[in-house]
Order: sequence, then structure tokens, then C-alpha cells
Amino acid sequence: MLDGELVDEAEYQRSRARRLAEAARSRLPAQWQDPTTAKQAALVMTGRAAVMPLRYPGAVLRGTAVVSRAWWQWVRVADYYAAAKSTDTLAVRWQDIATVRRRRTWLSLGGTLAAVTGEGVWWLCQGGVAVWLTSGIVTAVTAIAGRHKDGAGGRKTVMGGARTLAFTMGGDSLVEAFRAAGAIGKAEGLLFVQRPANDRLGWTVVIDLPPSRKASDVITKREALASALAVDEVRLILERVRGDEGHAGRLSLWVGHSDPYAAAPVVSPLATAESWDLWNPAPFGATARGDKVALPVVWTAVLIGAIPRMGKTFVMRLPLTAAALDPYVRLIVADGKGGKDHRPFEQVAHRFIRDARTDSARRLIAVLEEAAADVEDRFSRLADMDDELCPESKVTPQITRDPAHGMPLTVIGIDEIQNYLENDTPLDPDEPKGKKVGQRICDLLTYIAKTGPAAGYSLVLATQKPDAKVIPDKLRGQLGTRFALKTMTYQASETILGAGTYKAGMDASKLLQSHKGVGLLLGADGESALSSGEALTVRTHLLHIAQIRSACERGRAARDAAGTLTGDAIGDTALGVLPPEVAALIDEAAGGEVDEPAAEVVDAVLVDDELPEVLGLLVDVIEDDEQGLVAVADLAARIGWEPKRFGEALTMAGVARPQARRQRVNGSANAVPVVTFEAIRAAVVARTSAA
Ligand SMILES: Nc1ncnc2c1ncn2[C@@H]1O[C@H](COP(=O)(O)OP(=O)(O)OP(=O)(O)O)[C@@H](O)[C@H]1O
Repeated sequence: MLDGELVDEAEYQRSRARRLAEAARSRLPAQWQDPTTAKQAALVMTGRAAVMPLRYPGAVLRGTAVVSRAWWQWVRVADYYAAAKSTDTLAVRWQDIATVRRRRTWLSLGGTLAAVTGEGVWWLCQGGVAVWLTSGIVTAVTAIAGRHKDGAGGRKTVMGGARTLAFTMGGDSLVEAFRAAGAIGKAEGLLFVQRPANDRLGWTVVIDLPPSRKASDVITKREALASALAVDEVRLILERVRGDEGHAGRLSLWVGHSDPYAAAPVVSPLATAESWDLWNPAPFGATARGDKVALPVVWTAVLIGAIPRMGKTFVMRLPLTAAALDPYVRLIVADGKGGKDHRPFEQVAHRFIRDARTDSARRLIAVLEEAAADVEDRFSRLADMDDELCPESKVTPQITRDPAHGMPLTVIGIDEIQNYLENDTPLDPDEPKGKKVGQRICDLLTYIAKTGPAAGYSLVLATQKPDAKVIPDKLRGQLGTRFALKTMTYQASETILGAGTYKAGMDASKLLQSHKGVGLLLGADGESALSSGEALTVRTHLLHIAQIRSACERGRAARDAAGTLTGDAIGDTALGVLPPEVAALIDEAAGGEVDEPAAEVVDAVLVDDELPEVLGLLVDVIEDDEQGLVAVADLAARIGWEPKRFGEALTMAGVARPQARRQRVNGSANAVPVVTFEAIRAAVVARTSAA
């Protein structure tokens, strides 16, 4: 996609001239680049020129003292003398030192005599002009030697008022700021790789630090440097310059003219996008410098954390909307907040859970078990595929987009995940001390986050409580992409972004409360193009619920056309059961003992004293000779039930569903949810024989 603007020849020439002028201006010292600061600099220079006659004699006196001291040290060979003394070799070197001293004394006398003679001859030939000229040159040299140097102790500020950026970006002030921030030593300087350049948004400068100083160390001193440059740290961006153009000591420094995150938010392009291919990272936001940032969703799992009301829900809906716009993506959404924020996704979601009440949390368990079973099933099917179609035991765009394979990219988005994970209702009501609902959800998510990405499963989790008690390390460690909006403390920022991030200069607690939707984005797993060493500060796009709703409508229409609308979105709420071997794998991934009774749990669902109502009714309406597939909706109609309720009841009754849950039957135009007569009979037999 190309971003461009059509301009006529005259406008093109004008913009070219503007660019040339900008380039020429960027070569000037920083304070001369900006008209306001140039005026200020000119005023300062005029002021200095005006007081020069008054300050000149003082400078000459100081200069005379400086020059005399330097001359005396030279004649006395002071450096050589001091070196010999410090190494206790003065006695040995004394003869040499005395010789040099004598020679320099004679040289000085000879030089002075020659100068005085020369001056006398010139005076005789030219008269007073020679004296004036000589004294002018001599006093000018001594005045320069005696001038106050920038950074010398006791020097007063010359800005007269608030420091302007153009002045602080000037070479000397920049060096002073780096020294004051402790980023370089008192005697060290900086090297400009790119002189300070000013554009619409701010100042940019690229510098080389003194040898052996590391750019990454300077980045950790961002706050001190911001203070030294007299700007709020949100306006200061420090980045290493990597690759062929950069090295470990090269630093790019950007200072915004104003708080870059306070500007009006940018509306997400997803608001108007017809569709989106989720294999491409989802449009996410922009950096302070206006560079676009996209969020990779495939091959990774995303954790979003912040204090309340900072924009977590808005942020997590960005990748979910991108997923909704891709007809080949299966979406599973659970809204732990329980409001309307995620309702638009109901139109497209394969599974949708509206709140975090215990019955909903139990359904989430069933949904995640279904997903875990699907992950395992996908791996075994991927292993059987030919090398050309599946070269790496991972899903490919081709595999995920072909409904025949039944392996669409699947995004599981859970908002306010702590409301599920903190549910301490016993999983099994008969075992009050046994595993809790929240723990089971955590185990399942850990398993999916760990093994799911290669099978096309991605997680997007948001929470206002990212601490280790709520999201244990075993789960957090699997979430490779982290986005931290404002947090209260640096510790909270570190829990989201990962250990060591605060020390490396990444701290979401430094974001302002007014910075809604602004956060630090870090790729911790190396799977995406996001850096794991330096977080990007991103101002995320804004996407309102009405725009999400219409995006979901487009997504639903596209799914309808592609025949990929499944699950809850079409009333097929029946969930698959978890094979015992997958249950064991989940326990293994969760780090707990492998629960032996996994198989029994499944059995416990099947074995009941009496035939479930749905099976009892079905027995009466199914003919003996009926075989093979039947549409779930057809069977529901036969017994006069709601398809959604009917689907759930089938699952509860232990009716196994075919691998391809949606198929065309009886010449239907689209694939519809199906079940087999054999599976229903098997469930009836299991129930009656158990009873
Ligand atoms: N990218 C953005 N730019 C500007 N404002 C935003 C952005 N994202 C969110 N906001 C604003 O922030 C407010 C809070 O957003 P949101 O409801 O997503 O917060 P939250 O962190 O999920 O809150 P809670 O913890 O209460 O659920 C919203 O009113 C919204 O207008």
C-alpha cells in the first residue's frame, strides 16, 4: 500500500525548494535554525558585543595571567618535572631537566629580544600604527585566552529566561547536558553524526559517545538527561542506532516540540478497512515521531496491562477487530468485565463468553478444552501433511485459509482475565479442596500459549492485575508480546514487560495519566519484528465501539461468503470433549502432576443415572435406518428445541462431534453444524448401559 498525494508541477517545485531550504537550515548551529531562537541568539550576540568594551580589560588581564603561567610552566619543563617526581626518578633526570630549562630560558630571552627589536624597527618605519596593531593583536590573543569557557565553574546562564530547545540542542549545551546527567565524563565530549535538525514534530540529532561509553547505558539515564535538557521525559526519545549504520556507542536523540502523546488520537484504519489479512501485523498506532507501529498476532501471545481507565479494552480490541475482519480467522472472545465493550464480536465469534460469572467461567473451561484438543489434533494432522504444503510442522497461510483443512488462525481474546483466574470455586463441587476453576483456566491458557502458536492459535489477554499471584510466571512467561499502558509503580510495569526492563530504562509508570491509549510495546519472545531490548512507546489508534460493530458486520458478511461462520455466531454452541491424552498434556504443561482421573472426568459426564432429556426425546424421533450426518438444526427442529440450547445439551449428554464440525448436508448451500446418528446412538447406549 502506498501513501501519496497528487501535486502539480508548481507545487512540486515549491516543495522541493522548501526541502532544500530545510536541508540548508539543518546545517546551521541549532539555535540559528529556528526564527525565534535565531532572534534570541542575535540578541544575545548583540548584548555581548555591547558589553565587550567593559569586559575586554578583565579578559586581557586574565589572559595575561593564563599566558604567563603557561609560559612559566613551559620554561620550567613542569610536566616532565612532575612526571619524574611522581616516579621517583628526579635525581636521574635532573641533569636533562636543567639542560632543557636553560635552553628554554635562552629561547625565551632571544624571542623577546627579537620581538622587541622587530617592533622597534617597525615603529621607526611606520610610526604609531605598528604599536596599535601589535597591541591590538596581543590583547586580542590574551583576551581569548582569558575568556570564560562554556561549562567553566561559576559561569552564569546566558539565555536570559527559559531555556529553549534550540539552545539546549546546540553542541555545547548538549555536551553540558550529557555531562550533567552523568552520561559522559566531565572531560569527555560528543561527536555529531547528524547535526541537530528541526522538523514539524521535534529535534533530531545523532551522536557518537566517547569511546567505550555505551548507548544502552545512556538510555537508562533518560530522566536525568531530560532534566538536563529541561524537557519532560515523555518528550525525549533515546534510541540506539543499530545495524551497518550504527554501533554500540551511537545514539539517536529526539526531543518533541510538545508532548507528542497529548495530540488528538488517530482513528484506526480498521474503522474503514473492508477486510484484513491477519497474517499481516494489525495496525496498532504510531510512535511519537509518527512512525507507524503494527502488532503481530500470529506466532505470539499478547499481554496487555495497565491501571484501570487507561485504554486496555480499547487496545485489545484493535487486534481482535483485525481478526474479525479476516474471514479466515476464528475468534474466541471472553469478556471478564461483563459489559458491552466486546459485544460486537458476538456476530463473528466462534465462541463468545459474556461475563465472568462462575457458569461462564466453566463454559470458558469447556471452550479452552475444545481449543486445546483442537491444537493437538492440528499437530497430528500437520505431521501427516505433505512437505510442500506443510514444510515446518507449523500452519501456513495456505493451510489456514483453506476451510478443507479446518485449521483457521484462531485468536483467543480475554479481557480482565484476572476475573477468571481468581475464581476459586472448586472445579469439582464434590471436592471442595481440589483444583479451582481459575487454576484450571490458567492451566489451559498456559498449554495453549505454549503449544498453540505453531498450530495457529494466538492469545490476547488484558488485565489490570498483572502480578504473579494472578498471572503465574508459567503463563506470563509464554506471553511473548507485552504492552504496558500506564501503571502505578515501576514494579507493576516490570511485571507486564518482564524482569530487567526497568533497569534497561523501560518504565510504564512514567507515562502520564492523561496519556490514554499510550503504552510501551515489547516483543519478548523474538518471534516478531518487535525489539526485545528496547520498548517502543506507542500511541495506539482509537477505535470506537460503533466502528468495531460495523467492522464485525463486514467480517460476518465476508465469513458468510467464505462459508467460515462457525460456532456461537450461528447458534452452534455445542462444545467438543477433551480427550484424556490431551488432558494429561495440559497438566504436564501446567507443571502439576498428571491428574490420573482425567479420563474419569469425561466418563463422569457420560455416566448418569438416567437418560438426559435431549437423548430421550431424540430416541423417539430418530428412525432405525437413519445413518451418517445430519444437520444439528434439523434434529433440533424435530424435537422443537432452540438450536443453541440443543447443541449445548448434546455436548452435556456426551455426544461426540465429527472432526469437521460444519459440513454441507442434504445439498445445503453452506456448511452447517452437523452431528452423526451413530454418535447419538453411541451416547444413548453408553448412558443406558452405565445406568
Ligand atoms: N488510543 C486511545 N486514544 C485516546 N483515548 C483512548 C484511547 N484508548 C482508550 N482511550 C480512552 O480511555 C478511556 C478508557 O478506556 P478503556 O475502557 O479501554 O480502559 P480500560 O483500561 O479497559 O478501563 P477498565 O480498567 O475500567 O476496564 C476510554 O474512555 C477511551 O476514550
